[in-house]
Amino acid sequence: MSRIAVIGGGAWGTALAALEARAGRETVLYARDPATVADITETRRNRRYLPGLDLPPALRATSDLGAALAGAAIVLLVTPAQTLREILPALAAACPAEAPLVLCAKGIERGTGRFASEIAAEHLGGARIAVLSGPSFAADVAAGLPTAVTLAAAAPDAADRLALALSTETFRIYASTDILGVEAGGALKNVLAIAAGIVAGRGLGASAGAAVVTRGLGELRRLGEALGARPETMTGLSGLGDLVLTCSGPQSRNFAYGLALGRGADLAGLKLAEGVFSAAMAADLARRHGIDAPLIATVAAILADELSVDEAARRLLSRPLKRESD
Ligand SMILES: NC(=O)C1=CN([C@@H]2O[C@H](COP(=O)(O)OP(=O)(O)OC[C@H]3O[C@@H](n4cnc5c(N)ncnc54)[C@H](O)[C@@H]3O)[C@@H](O)[C@H]2O)C=CC1
Ligand SMILES: O=C(CO)COP(=O)(O)O
Repeated sequence: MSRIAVIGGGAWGTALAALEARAGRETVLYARDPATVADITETRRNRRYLPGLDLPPALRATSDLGAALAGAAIVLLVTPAQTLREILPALAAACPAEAPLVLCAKGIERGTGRFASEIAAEHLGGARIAVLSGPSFAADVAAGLPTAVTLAAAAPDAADRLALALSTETFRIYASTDILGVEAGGALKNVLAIAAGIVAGRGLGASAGAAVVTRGLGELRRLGEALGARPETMTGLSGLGDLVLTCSGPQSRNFAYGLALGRGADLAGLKLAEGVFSAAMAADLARRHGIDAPLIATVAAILADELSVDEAARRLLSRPLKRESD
């Protein structure tokens, strides 16, 4: 039987590991924190990162990276985007030579503006790299609720094989070869979800929320395509699909972050919101590619404390009128 190694014991890693173990696939979850491993092993729960959800008895957890990777046929890397450069050297050294690496983080590296596949390619051959993204809250997936996502790899056969190997009765994976498109959608929607949360938190109304999603899709599409993404990817599950989900309410941590910002509430103690780390890089990529992305630029400016929420709204509304297609 082929073993799946899931690297990262947070909400998403635990949900994916639980899903695969429940589908009868031998699965081992690596969590850096021994307390998380002890919790999973002793209580069949991950109370810190995925509270309230029972994990299958067959799921094994370890804080030994080498042991998790030994004999793995497929490796899922599920730590946050900003940790990839730190974890990849050790992972590449211990990863079985033929095992594909499926990147599951949604973000852009601070400082370099790189996506996960670009960082991973510095350590592993590009042929082994795949990305998984799309509308999928960890709690939904762990609870066995129906979910559809996209998995991209450079070779169509590799993408098809991985989609088949990881899909379950409730988790439906569509194969793609547009790695950068899938990554761009996942990273940019997080920034736009912060904008949607700000709108809700400031009480600007459901109409403004719909405008953010729609004009945000335009930014996601224009910037994604400028980076090399295919148009259909940007309007697929990992683009439009995940934008809609993440802008839909406070179950999204990025939306919840924006909500707190819009309310002027305390931001300390909020859960991981990848868009906070990606916003400045997304704005920078847009500038460098000559793409008009006012929402992304505004989120970046608010997060950098360069602009208040009220001033941001005033400036967005007072821009010169334009054609909808521009
Ligand atoms: N939670 C969700 O619903 C979904 C999350 N994602 C993406 O998955 C990625 C991970 O998110 P979550 O698991 O939700 O975050 P989380 O905050 O729940 O967990 C992050 C985990 O990474 C671990 N970690 C951090 N640095 C590490 C390092 N250097 N080495 C090993 N482990 C390290 C932490 O200990 C923690 O277990 C993010 O990029 C997120 O955008 C994608 C789809 C759904
Ligand atoms: O990526 C996600 C759903 O597809 C999770 O979004 P948040 O990180 O905003 O909770």
